[in-house]
Amino acid sequence: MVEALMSTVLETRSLVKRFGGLVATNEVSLKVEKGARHALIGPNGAGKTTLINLLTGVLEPSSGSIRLDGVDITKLAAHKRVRRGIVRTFQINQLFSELTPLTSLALTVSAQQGLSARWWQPLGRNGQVVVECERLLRQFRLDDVMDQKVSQLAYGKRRLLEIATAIACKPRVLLLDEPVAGVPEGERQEIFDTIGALPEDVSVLLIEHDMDLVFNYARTVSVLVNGAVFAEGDVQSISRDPRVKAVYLGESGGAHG
Ligand SMILES: Nc1ncnc2c1ncn2[C@@H]1O[C@H](COP(=O)(O)OP(=O)(O)OP(=O)(O)O)[C@@H](O)[C@H]1O
Repeated sequence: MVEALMSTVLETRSLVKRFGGLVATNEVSLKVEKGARHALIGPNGAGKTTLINLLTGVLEPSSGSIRLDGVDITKLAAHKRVRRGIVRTFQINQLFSELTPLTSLALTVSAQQGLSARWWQPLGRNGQVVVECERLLRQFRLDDVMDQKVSQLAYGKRRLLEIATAIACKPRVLLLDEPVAGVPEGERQEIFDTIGALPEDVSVLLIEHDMDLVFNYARTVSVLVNGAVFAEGDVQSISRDPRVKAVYLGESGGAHG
């Protein structure tokens, strides 16, 4: 029992979020285990984004609680949650379009290493920052475009930079928000591969409509419908569950947004 408790990194208990009369999150109790590859799926409007906003502290729940390593963080400010290790992928519109992947990552890595006050110093000045940036650029296949402006990067590369930026924050729990949404077919494999190679000790909660990615990557799947957890289990049982097929997967394999 104690062991089971200790292996849970992030947990919600009876989490509720109401927008006026609408219950967007309905008594959600979810456990993200250490090293999880956990997918959150559900039809459009099921409440996935709302749940992520509750986990990251962008929204305050109407009731219920959120725990990180057993500590109640329900009232903790968003930036403090990032410092404690809950990081979501940065959205493309949060990347600086005039910067390059190298400078974007250097800023994040400098901040992470407590050097943001010296951001104006030449990038090469701090060896640790350089080494970490090189590692991230390689890991996320951005080394060949590291000097191009973000605004000129292929869409898939920008998505890789979002994930690299999140990893630069050294997350314990990474919330991956639709990493392949809008990415052209030919650029998807690179993202699948890099996500597949994320460090095992980072617990991942993946919100995704792309069932290829969900069923190839996730080990655990939670299905949200109308704000509530409708089904939960390992990837095999969820992919075969006739109720899940009926509400979400459908005959053609997806009610994708
Ligand atoms: N700020 C808000 N004010 C009022 N209603 C909201 C707000 N945010 C979300 N909702 C409503 O809450 C419900 C859940 O929305 P949410 O965006 O969380 O779903 P989702 O599963 O992320 O959908 P999608 O897959 O389309 O992104 C929807 O009915 C939505 O209209």
